[in-house]
Amino acid sequence: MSKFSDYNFKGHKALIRVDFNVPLDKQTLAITDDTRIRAAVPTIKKILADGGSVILMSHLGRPKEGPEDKYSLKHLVQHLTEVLGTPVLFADDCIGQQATDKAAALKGGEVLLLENLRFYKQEEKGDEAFAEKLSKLGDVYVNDAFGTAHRAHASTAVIARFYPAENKMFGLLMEAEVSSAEKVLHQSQKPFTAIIGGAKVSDKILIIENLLERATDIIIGGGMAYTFMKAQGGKIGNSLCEDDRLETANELLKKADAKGVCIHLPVDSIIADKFDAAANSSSAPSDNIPDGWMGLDIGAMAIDQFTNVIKKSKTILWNGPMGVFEMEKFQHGTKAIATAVAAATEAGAFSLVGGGDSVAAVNQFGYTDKVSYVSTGGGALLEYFEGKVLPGIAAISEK
Ligand SMILES: Nc1ncnc2c1ncn2[C@@H]1O[C@H](COP(=O)(O)OP(=O)(O)O)[C@@H](O)[C@H]1O
Ligand SMILES: O=C(OP(=O)(O)O)[C@H](O)COP(=O)(O)O
Repeated sequence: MSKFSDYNFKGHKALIRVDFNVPLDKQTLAITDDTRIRAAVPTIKKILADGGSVILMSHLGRPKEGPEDKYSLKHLVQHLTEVLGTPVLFADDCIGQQATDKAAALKGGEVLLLENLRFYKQEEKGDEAFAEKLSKLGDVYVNDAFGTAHRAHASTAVIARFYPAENKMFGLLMEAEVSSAEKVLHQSQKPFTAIIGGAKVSDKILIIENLLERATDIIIGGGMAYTFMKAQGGKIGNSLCEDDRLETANELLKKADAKGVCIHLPVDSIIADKFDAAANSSSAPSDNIPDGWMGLDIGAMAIDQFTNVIKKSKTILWNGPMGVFEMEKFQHGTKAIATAVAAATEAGAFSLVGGGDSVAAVNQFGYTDKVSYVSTGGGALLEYFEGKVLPGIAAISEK
């Protein structure tokens, strides 16, 4: 592999895998947090400044089958144009004739954004033929998608096979993220508290097990909490739950107990009668939520409970909001936890917050400068902490 900053891109077409999986407003499809876009700008600008051209490829959301307007990357074009200060061309397919022609016609200093890679099921399957088609679009491959580096997909891992060692490399964001994660991995002081929330329950519940090796306390909030509540015999109404992970949750609680790691589940929740900003809301014990209601935020007692743990921590790793912070009624828990993390940081703790939505929340509440490090990776960061070489990293660095 080559080193990005030493490479002269003049005359080259760089195909960059970025993670532009940014949160969008469900109604207007406007970008609600552009951290991941801004984070990729230094890499793009260096290539353009050298006189190279840039082809950007990313996924957005988790489309189920084929193209869906709400997951189209065309919604990012205008904002990306503004952020880069240069026009961004768009190909409404990531492979095929139009993408090929537009990529071929690019001149030095020009930028092309491809349509969502996940409109093809071959992307997530890591299909070789699909990866090869993508690889034909650029003569240099740059992986700058730290947030997706834990996925062994066609554009993040398999594609690297189609480039000689000297023409594949990590971008500046990937380099910076890895070096920050390394710092935490080797310098984490105890007590080490991991705060896990959000909605990607089946993905992240498996990662929690590995955190048992490192953390002294694990706080579980957000949509993640209810699978644990149900596993312990609690009533969770219509709350988010992965029924095929109930056993995993129970085993995890047992393993934590055996290792002396404290798992903190929210004692109470703010509940709603529907998943809607205008829903009726109330509070209830998290293990006794009435039928027809769902837990959409942690409650007041849980905030106190979690704040006390955070206060005594020296290292804090946070991924996943404590509630549906996009809706005003259910943002209080996430805001309170952000406040607690900021206070612990001010008192000397090292805090690392990662993940598309977690970073959006921290930005929204004005705490970005009050935590030690903000990462564009959520699941990727957690898997990095497992000590694994992430597929997106291995594909470039290993021969
Ligand atoms: N109790 C809950 N029920 C349903 N969704 C939730 C709940 N708590 C948080 N969420 C949702 O989780 C999403 C973020 O989850 P996730 O993608 O795992 O985080 P990140 O992007 O930070 O890694 C947010 O959109 C938020 O609304
Ligand atoms: O948003 C992402 O991860 P995150 O929710 O852990 O921050 C990445 O873009 C990966 O997306 P994926 O979890 O659909 O593969």
